[in-house]
Amino acid sequence: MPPHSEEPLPPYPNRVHHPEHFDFATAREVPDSHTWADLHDYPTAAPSGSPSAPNVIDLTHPDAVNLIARACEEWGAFQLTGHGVPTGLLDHLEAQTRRLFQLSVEVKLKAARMADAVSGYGLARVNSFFAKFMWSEGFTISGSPADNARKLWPHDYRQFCDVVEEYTRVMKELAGRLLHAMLLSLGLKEEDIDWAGPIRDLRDLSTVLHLNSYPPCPEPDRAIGLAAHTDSSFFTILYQGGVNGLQVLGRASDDPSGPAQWVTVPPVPGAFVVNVGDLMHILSNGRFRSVRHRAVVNRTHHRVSAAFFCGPPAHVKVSPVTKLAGNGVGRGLYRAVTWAEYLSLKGKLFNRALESIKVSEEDGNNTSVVCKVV
Ligand SMILES: C=C1C[C@]23C[C@@]1(O)CC[C@H]2[C@@]12CCC[C@@](C)(C(=O)O1)[C@H]2[C@@H]3C(=O)O
Ligand SMILES: O=C(O)CCC(=O)C(=O)O
Ligand SMILES: [Fe+2]
Repeated sequence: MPPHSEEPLPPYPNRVHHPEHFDFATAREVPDSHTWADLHDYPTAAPSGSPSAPNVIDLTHPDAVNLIARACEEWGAFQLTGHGVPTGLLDHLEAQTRRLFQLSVEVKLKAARMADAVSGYGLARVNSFFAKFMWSEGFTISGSPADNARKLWPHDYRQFCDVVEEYTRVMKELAGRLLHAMLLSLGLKEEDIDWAGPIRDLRDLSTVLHLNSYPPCPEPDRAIGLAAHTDSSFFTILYQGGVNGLQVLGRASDDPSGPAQWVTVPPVPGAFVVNVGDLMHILSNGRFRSVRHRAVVNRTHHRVSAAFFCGPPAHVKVSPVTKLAGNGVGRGLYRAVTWAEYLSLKGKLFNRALESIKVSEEDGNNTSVVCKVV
């Protein structure tokens, strides 16, 4: 199946929207339906305190490959500059994202994500695993944005589509470069990278764009924008605009066996945050960690973000790279999966999905050069 066709990936179970009567704009307090009791599972590091946040890495830096390796091992995340994506395009995407979420709920629900679909408006899929609602809304775009955009703006959907299409084109290019850099940073050589053909096929990554909206919240300590999770992708390239909210679970660099803490990733103008996802965790045999992260809300600012999920082409199975399995661990720790298979598991098991594909020592050789075509 071509990587860009509509809905190549399976959906999670869907809870499409908040209770009918709930309206973020008029809420003066956080209702019980949105109150989270367990937000302090780990301490939250003071923004200026230890541990410091994931590094900012310039992709054009001569040592970028090594810097990426260290960041993916230590944090499973880094901030990226020198990526070449024009600031104007980021501004346009942010403006279109705000325009979308400012529509009334009635209009947005015209493009509601259907139970069997990936694309459309609704709650973050992870919501189906929790009893409480998150303080956010989302809009997912897999393939062409036109059908859903037409439902939102019947006479003026082109401006949204033009921006999203240009953003997707530019980000796919960047995703290919990033994947190449990550494979090199894992110590693989060009000739090890047998990616269903020559390395230029890396541009065929499957991608999904997911827009998040976190309205201002009257009691930010009682609500969560997006609950703690790891992404399923190889990696996610997140644009978080200028408003604080993203936190990653990390440990101080000078005390790697110390306690885990929620660490704020402060917005850096023009930078992306790159999060290692579960499929890269599998590919690297656990050397690059898929990072647990969450989004918190604030009292005054409407925060939006755009997460660009990058995974393998639909027909490719990801398994630990032989060369890396031999290195330290001694064997491949995970069985091979396609992105679609993995998303189905995540939709059933959520945070236990990665654990569920762990193989025991007796299970034999489950490694491949990089990825297998099935
Ligand atoms: C490709 C995808 C990754 C994602 C599920 C999805 O089909 C589209 C939305 C993605 C997202 C965004 C918010 C967090 C997340 C866990 C979720 O609930 O929906 C991720 C999913 C993921 O990475 O598994
Ligand atoms: O908005 C954010 O900072 C995080 C978004 C995110 O984690 C996601 O969309 O998967
Ligand atoms: Fe995420």
